[in-house]
Amino acid sequence: MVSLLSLEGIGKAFPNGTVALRDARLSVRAGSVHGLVGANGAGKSTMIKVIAGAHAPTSGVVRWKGEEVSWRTPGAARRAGVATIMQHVPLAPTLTVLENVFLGAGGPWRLPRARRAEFARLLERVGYAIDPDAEVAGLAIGERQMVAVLQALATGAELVVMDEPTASLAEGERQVVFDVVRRLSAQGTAFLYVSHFLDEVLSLTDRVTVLRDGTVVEEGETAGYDEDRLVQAIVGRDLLATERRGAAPVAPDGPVLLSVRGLSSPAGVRDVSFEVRAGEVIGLAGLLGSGRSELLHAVYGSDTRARGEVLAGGRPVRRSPRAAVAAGMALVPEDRNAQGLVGTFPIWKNVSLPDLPALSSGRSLPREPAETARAERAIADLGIVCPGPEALPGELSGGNAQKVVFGKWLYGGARVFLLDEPTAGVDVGAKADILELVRRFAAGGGAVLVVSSEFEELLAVATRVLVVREGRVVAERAAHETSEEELLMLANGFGEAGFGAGGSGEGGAHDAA
Ligand SMILES: Nc1ncnc2c1ncn2[C@@H]1O[C@H](COP(=O)(O)OP(=O)(O)OP(=O)(O)O)[C@@H](O)[C@H]1O
Repeated sequence: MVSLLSLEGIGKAFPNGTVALRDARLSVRAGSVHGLVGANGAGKSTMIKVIAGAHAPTSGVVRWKGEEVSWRTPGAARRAGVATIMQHVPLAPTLTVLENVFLGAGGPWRLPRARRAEFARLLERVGYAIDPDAEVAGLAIGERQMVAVLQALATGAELVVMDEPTASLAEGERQVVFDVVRRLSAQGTAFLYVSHFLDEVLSLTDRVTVLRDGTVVEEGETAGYDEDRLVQAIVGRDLLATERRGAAPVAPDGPVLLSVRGLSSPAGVRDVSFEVRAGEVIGLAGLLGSGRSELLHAVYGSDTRARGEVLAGGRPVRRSPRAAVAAGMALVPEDRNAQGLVGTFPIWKNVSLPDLPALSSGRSLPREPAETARAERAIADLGIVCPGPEALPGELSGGNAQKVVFGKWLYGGARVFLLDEPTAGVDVGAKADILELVRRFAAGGGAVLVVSSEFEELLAVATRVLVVREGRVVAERAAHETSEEELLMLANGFGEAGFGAGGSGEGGAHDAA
């Protein structure tokens, strides 16, 4: 059977000497859903960029329907029938859904009436509804993802490449993406599906390719894999289920390190009160738009409009990030691309950025050896794949850049950690490492407040979970006494009264100070 797309002996070396792909192969059949998995830095994005015409391979052959091709631009790949949906969907925010979908499509769709008719046909094909005249800026992330899918289809794509399409989506939105992939593949569109969510890869794909250190280590029918085998292929060793999930820790009775009293903000936080003790990890469970990230920013003081009290170690903290840092708090934001790293600084400088005073002796300039040592520790602890502390963020894979941001805060003097989606975009091995570091940080006397869309992860790392809905804490559970299902129900607004009254044994919905 001729493959729709095949890569043979593909190599890719970057100017800095990094070899991202060596002798890599891939074969995607027409109408199939093909999974591509691998650890952070394994070469997935590089492979996608070669397919999309964004990177020229250093060696090897790309074939499209059996013919050798050399797409030198993304436009060339698109015209041939390959549409690539990258993680940070580059839609035009000020244009409408309709305008975005036909952006660059040309042909008969230049005429408004033909466009609307075609748009209706596309919606029917994917089984989805969206207002064509809505401005893209006002859409939720999941809806934008769908606009990108429609855009791909409007170009007549026979192969749609999706790079972590569900990374920032809530459960319901994920289902929409899965449904569309299933439906379109049944109609003959092929997909190359890249994800760190192995359950998605297992349930959605027909075949799977595993990349490790730039080489394909396995390729086969997905049906022949289970999660353990896939994890082993990805990380190259057995990663025990307990390592991945951890044992649910028990609530400690250390001193209160963080108190939040009556916190509200126009950003969507409403009268929230709770306390975090030394040794505790508190999970904030909520759906996208529930106000969970806004709550972290209100606690940290980066949302200056917030009202209410935040106390660190019993002392009130002024409402500013600077005051929060001085009080021993650190926030690792979700949007690490925008807020995380300085592109022109090497890793070592980025890692020590928040904490320069501690690393400098007296008034002299920061001492480089101490900084380099810290970066080397971060690289080792977090398994950051890079040439060394001198590497620039732009030379790292997405997941490894995330780990650098995490490392930035981990080795400072913070006692209270506010983490927003700490493992988004990182691979299974690194996820286990990061969760273990969070547990260790708490065991060492720190306090942690963590937001994650993956409730399983919250249960693995948290002592208690607060369920956030419409800006309020609507329920509280001891982690070992609840389940993903219950948290999902509570986050969706079901059973608040029924569960809240006596389910956890800790009583009531709030842990008011
Ligand atoms: N522009 C670049 N210059 C130098 N090295 C690069 C560049 N882009 C990527 N690399 C390196 O190539 C290797 C593969 O990176 P790639 O982004 O393909 O990994 P990935 O599998 O997509 O990882 P992730 O899961 O973290 O997104 C990494 O070692 C990375 O540091």
